[in-house]
Amino acid sequence: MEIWFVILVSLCISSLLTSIFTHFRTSSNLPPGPPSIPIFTNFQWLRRSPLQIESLLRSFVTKYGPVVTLPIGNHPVVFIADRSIAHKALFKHGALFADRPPAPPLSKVISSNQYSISSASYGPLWRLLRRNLTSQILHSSRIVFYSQARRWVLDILLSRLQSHSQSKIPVLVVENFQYAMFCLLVLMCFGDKLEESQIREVEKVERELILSFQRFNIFNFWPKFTKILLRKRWEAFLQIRKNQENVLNRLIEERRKANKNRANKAQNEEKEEFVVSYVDTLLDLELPNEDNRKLSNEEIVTLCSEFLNAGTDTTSTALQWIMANIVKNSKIQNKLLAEIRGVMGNGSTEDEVKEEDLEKLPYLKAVVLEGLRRHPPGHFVLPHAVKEDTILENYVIPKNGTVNFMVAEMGLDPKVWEDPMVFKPERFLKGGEGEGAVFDITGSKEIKMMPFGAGRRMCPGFVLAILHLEYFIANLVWRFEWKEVKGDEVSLGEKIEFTVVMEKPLKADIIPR
Ligand code: HEM
Repeated sequence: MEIWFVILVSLCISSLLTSIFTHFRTSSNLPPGPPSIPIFTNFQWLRRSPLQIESLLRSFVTKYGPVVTLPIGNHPVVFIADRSIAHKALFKHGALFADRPPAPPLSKVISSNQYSISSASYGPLWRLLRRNLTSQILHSSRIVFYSQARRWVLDILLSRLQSHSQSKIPVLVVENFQYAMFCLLVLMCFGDKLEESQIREVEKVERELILSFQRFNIFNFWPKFTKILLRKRWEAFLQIRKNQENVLNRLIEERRKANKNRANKAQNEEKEEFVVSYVDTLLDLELPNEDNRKLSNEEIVTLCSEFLNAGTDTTSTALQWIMANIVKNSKIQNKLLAEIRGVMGNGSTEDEVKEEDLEKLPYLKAVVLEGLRRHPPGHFVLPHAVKEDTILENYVIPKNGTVNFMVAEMGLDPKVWEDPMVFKPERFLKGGEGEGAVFDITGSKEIKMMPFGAGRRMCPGFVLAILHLEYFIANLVWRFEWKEVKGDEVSLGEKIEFTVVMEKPLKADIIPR
């Protein structure tokens, strides 16, 4: 008998026994869920997209209650649909629920074995990496340093839209939004204004990686077996990661060299204006728990890639959803424009709504929050895990499983939100159920919606993301009139990519004001 066949059969049997053993060991006190056949059902669930899982989960929640277990892949996944149970898990038992599961094979490769903020286990490494990002880049005193970059990217976006509007062809906006967000985050990450071709190159390798996940998902199930069986596909995945490393490594090395040259400049030589970039902070970072070693290039690639992906697709998706609602509802657009005019002055010929003006625009903030409530870019958070079996609502949350939260459902809860499906920014104004003074997006007192997650693992980029959304929306409405295309109206259907995007990408007629 061929040796490879013997290996394959042994791997199958051992994986089969592990799955059956895991199934029976953990099934007794788990939160309820639909009946399952070990292995077969696990595999079936793995093949479903998050949107399919979400739609089935809604019916399970009605049938089994707000905490449901599904056997997805090798482990049980517990889903929490209820806002107050989510609050209990993420705040009252915050430290217990702040862990991440061990990385499955795909994530292991792209996270350099969990050396990224989003994948690191809840512990000293996570704390170090997260503190570095929040204090060096995302702190409000640092965010202001990048206002020039925002202005630069706004000009790029506006001039692209301007040329579309001149051609009188309806503009397909998402491409432009994605590119604008990419420029901005690449600049914050690598520091210098790069050529369009370089930015495109980074965008290409990053998008290739995140969009390929569904295709390679199979390797998260019985990896020892699937990696042998689908060897070519596994190699294709490794090649995609290699392409990403090649492109990002080049930029990292250029920045390292530029920093050295800058440091070597004579004291009396005039120094050019310098803004710290994310990669600078990573090049300086030392790991105290690993003999103060520096991060390897591969780990820096991972962290830069996390920064780019976390901040671009999420924000450009939210931007598209919000603009879609603005295009669809001319009343909302007019109200927003009137508010901006009130701040800029009637008849103002100013070409930019400045960042310092944003805080005088409560309706703009309400539009952004309503967009994040009604169309959160992620309908779930990243998988959480508990370090030990933990009791929640009399159920066991198993340490060998993962926990997730139904973000989109929470934002549509009719107990909090009146007419939850309707896009109504007024609900975030005085007297509304999400009124600014009492509404807290961090959910620390009460979770009403959680587009950025909540608790210790909450998105550290939420202040930056809201700033980007407010700044770009204010300027897009200030500079252009947005109109639905006759015969090609806005449709709010969803589909899954890296985030939940518009099934039919937004098209609009835009007219310079
Ligand atoms: C509209 C834009 C954004 C949305 C909707 C969003 C949403 C989220 C969500 C839902 C999580 C997972 C929370 C959890 O697992 O409990 C997350 C995590 C994260 N986000 Fe964001 N995000 C956005 C923008 C950004 C930006 C601009 C950055 C940084 C530049 C960023 C960096 C991160 C990081 C590093 C994590 C991992 C946090 C951890 O595990 O400790 N995000 N984000």
